[in-house]
Amino acid sequence: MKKYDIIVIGGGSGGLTAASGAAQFGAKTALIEKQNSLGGDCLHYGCVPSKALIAAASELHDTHVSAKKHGLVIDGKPDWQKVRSQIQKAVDTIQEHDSTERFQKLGVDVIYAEASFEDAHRLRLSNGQVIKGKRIVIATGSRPIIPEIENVNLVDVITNESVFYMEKLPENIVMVGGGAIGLEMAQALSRVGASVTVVDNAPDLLLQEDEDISVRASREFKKEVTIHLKSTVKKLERHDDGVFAVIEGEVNKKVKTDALFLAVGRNPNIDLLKLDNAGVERNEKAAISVNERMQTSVPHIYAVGDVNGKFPFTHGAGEEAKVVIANAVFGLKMKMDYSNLPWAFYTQPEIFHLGQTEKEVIEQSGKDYEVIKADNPDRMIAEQDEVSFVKVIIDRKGFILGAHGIGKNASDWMQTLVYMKTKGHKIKDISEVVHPYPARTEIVKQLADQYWNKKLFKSRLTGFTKTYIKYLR
Ligand SMILES: Cc1cc2nc3c(=O)[nH]c(=O)nc-3n(C[C@H](O)[C@H](O)[C@H](O)COP(=O)(O)OP(=O)(O)OC[C@H]3O[C@@H](n4cnc5c(N)ncnc54)[C@H](O)[C@@H]3O)c2cc1C
Ligand SMILES: NC(=O)c1ccc[n+]([C@@H]2O[C@H](COP(=O)([O-])OP(=O)(O)OC[C@H]3O[C@@H](n4cnc5c(N)ncnc54)[C@H](O)[C@@H]3O)[C@@H](O)[C@H]2O)c1
Repeated sequence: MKKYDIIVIGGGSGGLTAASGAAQFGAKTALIEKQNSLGGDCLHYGCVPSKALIAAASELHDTHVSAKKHGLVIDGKPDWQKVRSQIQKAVDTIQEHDSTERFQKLGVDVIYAEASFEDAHRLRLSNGQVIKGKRIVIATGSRPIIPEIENVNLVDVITNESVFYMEKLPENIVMVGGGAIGLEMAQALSRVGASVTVVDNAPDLLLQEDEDISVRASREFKKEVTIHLKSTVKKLERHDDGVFAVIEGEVNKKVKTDALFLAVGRNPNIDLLKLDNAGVERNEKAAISVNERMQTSVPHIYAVGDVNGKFPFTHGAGEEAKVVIANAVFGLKMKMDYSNLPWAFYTQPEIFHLGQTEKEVIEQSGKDYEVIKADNPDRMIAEQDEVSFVKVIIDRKGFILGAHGIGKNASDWMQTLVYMKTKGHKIKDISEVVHPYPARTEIVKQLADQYWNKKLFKSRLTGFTKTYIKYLR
């Protein structure tokens, strides 16, 4: 039986970081992946193909909008096969970075097989092998939840696993779920030529965002996509003129559809692992329970990424894997800190989120905080962008508690605030940094200037300077 210092199950965002880090620090490492290539959801069914589709969709949308503005009429629909090849090209290029050979060169034993626990140290692989690990990292990701919908098979059922590889773009799509996947994909698919209706059972979109952002975002999305809230799709019905999705809830109607896109959340991939053989516990959401050191209920078994359900983003999985390397390879007691991890949704406008929302601040710290908001700096005005907006919530001393932004490329220009929060800077510090006029990041500086000016002109210093100027000869 082969023995390893570390065995990593799952070759996606979390597993690749854990395996490459462990091997480079000298641990004898095996990486087990059940598909026939590395990269996981992010590369094959998530971040990469979705951003490639969004890029194609945005180019098409912007072309249409500017042509119309200048009196040019563009007719016809985009060629889905061409859009698809742009997506495939992006995946193939990044796949080279995640190649088997690259990880082998780093010293990782890459094994393509499905893994399950024989006991707390031994794994049985679908190729018949049994291997033993001193430490084991579970990084098996998640998959889409499939809700019960009567007669669902009357149309094509799409999830994030099939959408990027569809032969044909359906004419009418009903999207069940208007969360991160639902909104990014609904807008992109409608921009490449489908007619999309989003149905979500929540009272509002983007409930996890600060209200100032979600209100603005909802307003923008509703301009492009039909959205029905507090409702769900109960069943499909075949009529003479096609198949209809029966929507029930606050909205009760039937919408003609050729495909149902299911995006109602994720289930952790634990079913194949036989966790009970190792004694690894799950929480009420069926995700693997972990402590701050990313240890499961069995201390030498760790879990990172979507499978623990804590922060289901690629960079979250990567950060958790770094904590595991420190603890499992070096025997440290490092804790995972989520407070400086941002996320962004790549809709147009983009949505950016860091730290607490104003509602969360009130719930946790009462009224002892300040809000600064900024919109409409010169660059946005020049580009007729009326949406871009930033809101920062600070404590009494000026330290950032939360930062929320919306606008074109917000994921880029809001990043300054992540640096500041992570490094413990006060909001005024950015006033001292020169930004080239009129860069988009100026909106962040404008916000800091606003705060600083208010502090300055309210202070006793202003009284002194007034007196000084009065007597100045
Ligand atoms: C449409 C979409 C868009 C997204 N966009 C973004 C984005 O823009 N930015 C962002 O940060 N996040 C994004 N995400 C989220 C991101 O993809 C995930 O958070 C990330 O992939 C999680 O990484 P992971 O390592 O936990 O799991 P994965 O990357 O899914 O890797 C898990 C791997 O484990 C393998 N596996 C499972 N079970 C076994 C087993 N028993 N034996 C062996 N191997 C097994 C799987 O085959 C898979 O390769 C997106 C997700 C989706 C669905
Ligand atoms: N840009 C990014 O980083 C990005 C993009 C896409 C996905 N992701 C990740 O993927 C995860 C999963 O995304 P998701 O969109 O599947 O989940 P989600 O939790 O973001 O959204 C699910 C939505 O479905 C709705 N819903 C649930 N059950 C329903 C039902 N029966 N009928 C109608 N609506 C229902 C919910 O109200 C919610 O709005 C996200 O949490 C995020 O971490 C990230």
